[in-house]
Amino acid sequence: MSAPSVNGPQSDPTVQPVPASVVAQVDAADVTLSNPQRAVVALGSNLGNRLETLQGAVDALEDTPGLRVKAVSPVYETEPWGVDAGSQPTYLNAVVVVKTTLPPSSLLERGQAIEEAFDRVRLERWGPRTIDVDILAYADVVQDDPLLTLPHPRAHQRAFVLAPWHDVEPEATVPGLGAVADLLAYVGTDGVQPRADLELRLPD
Ligand SMILES: Nc1ncnc2c1ncn2[C@@H]1O[C@H](COP(=O)(O)OP(=O)(O)OP(=O)(O)O)[C@@H](O)[C@H]1O
Ligand SMILES: Nc1nc2c(c(=O)[nH]1)N=C(CO)CN2
Repeated sequence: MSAPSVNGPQSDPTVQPVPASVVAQVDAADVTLSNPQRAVVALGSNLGNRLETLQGAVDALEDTPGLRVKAVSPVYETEPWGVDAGSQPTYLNAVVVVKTTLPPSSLLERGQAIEEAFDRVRLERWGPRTIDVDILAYADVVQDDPLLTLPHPRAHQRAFVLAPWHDVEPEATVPGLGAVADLLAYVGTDGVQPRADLELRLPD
């Protein structure tokens, strides 16, 4: 039997103190794990079989451990935003509400993995794409990190996300910016048409 440690485990010279920032991160992750958070995810596609790709992205989100898809919006056909009129095919856009135990950074990584799985290529800013997965909001988090800005820095200017978001959550607010309904009324719905003939399925 080994002799009991005189100074206790703290004195083991091979054990490094854990920085306070790491303790804070682990604590935050623990809180998230036992307390799923609501997040709102925007999907867009203007290349290939757009509807099939959007459905694939919804299914891939639902297949993510620690994530449940709670609501899927109607589908909209939308004029490309931020580029010259007629320079790209029109988009199909939709919004998905999820509950997740993933922290924001992991949700972003999952979205990017889904983009890669659907062969998204990045050639130019706001270029055409098979799929775009953007995080519009995560709980009430407001953060300025360029790797993940929350809420999405351009969500409040884009009818193609505000219209479907408003459909699934009429009372929603964009954290720090106001009601989705008010923002949508302000930007208007030019170039954003509901496609009642198309439907995304909420996974079983
Ligand atoms: N809320 C967010 N959702 C998704 N990506 C974000 C967010 N905030 C910052 N980013 C960062 O933006 C980078 C570029 O994203 P992406 O290529 O999807 O831009 P985009 O869709 O072309 O344009 P936009 O950001 O205007 O929608 C990503 O690598 C990601 O790190
Ligand atoms: N209509 C529409 N326009 C866009 C979209 C989009 O999803 N729909 N996504 C962009 C970059 O995220 C840039 N422009």
